Amino acid sequence: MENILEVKDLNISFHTFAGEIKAIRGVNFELKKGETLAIVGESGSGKSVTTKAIMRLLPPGNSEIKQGEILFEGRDLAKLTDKQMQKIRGQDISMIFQDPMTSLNPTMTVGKQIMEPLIKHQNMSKSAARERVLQLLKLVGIPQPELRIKQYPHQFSGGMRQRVVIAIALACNPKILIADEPTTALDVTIQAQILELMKDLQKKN
Ligand SMILES: Nc1ncnc2c1ncn2[C@@H]1O[C@H](COP(=O)(O)OP(=O)(O)OP(=O)(O)O)[C@@H](O)[C@H]1O
Repeated sequence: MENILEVKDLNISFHTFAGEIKAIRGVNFELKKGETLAIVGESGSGKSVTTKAIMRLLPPGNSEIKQGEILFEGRDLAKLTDKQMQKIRGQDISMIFQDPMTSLNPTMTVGKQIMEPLIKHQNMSKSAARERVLQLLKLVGIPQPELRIKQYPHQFSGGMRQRVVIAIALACNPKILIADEPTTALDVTIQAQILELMKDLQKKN
């Protein structure tokens, strides 16, 4: 199977008042199409920094990729311009973070938030995007999508909110979905449901 992502000898530093922090030193891994890859390590070992580097979401002011390559379908993401990267983010590679409360915009309806990437990246009309949103809400197991689409994040439970975050991440059919501890903010039974959902979605998509 072909590699969709290859990280080669990645080295990342942060420049702080206390000097240079070498957060990542010589990270190597590859991901094949259809594969699930788990990155495991103790707190502070650099898991989040690695995944943020792939998405180019590290703080621009004080972080630096010192060495290495992040090859997505053979292209080095570390070398793309911000504009080129914006096209890849959300469309080819998307990411889910720990806390669904801070990932969602509290002032916007859930429907509008899932619609946004569809209108922005895929030039969908409003009505086509609405259809796709209903489909996505069903896919991630949210009942009564016609009602839910008009509601705000605070009207959802924690687990339901993370399902919405997953729906947004999947909206444009990304080739890679990065999840950085997607269940940490949820209680144990809901954690199991979300992991089960992700396994199921991976098989289907
Ligand atoms: N913006 C930053 N400025 C300076 N140092 C940073 C910054 N972000 C992360 N670091 C440092 O980089 C190292 C790796 O952090 P990272 O968040 O990737 O760890 P992690 O493996 O994801 O840990 P956890 O499991 O606790 O989330 C840590 O030493 C951290 O202090």
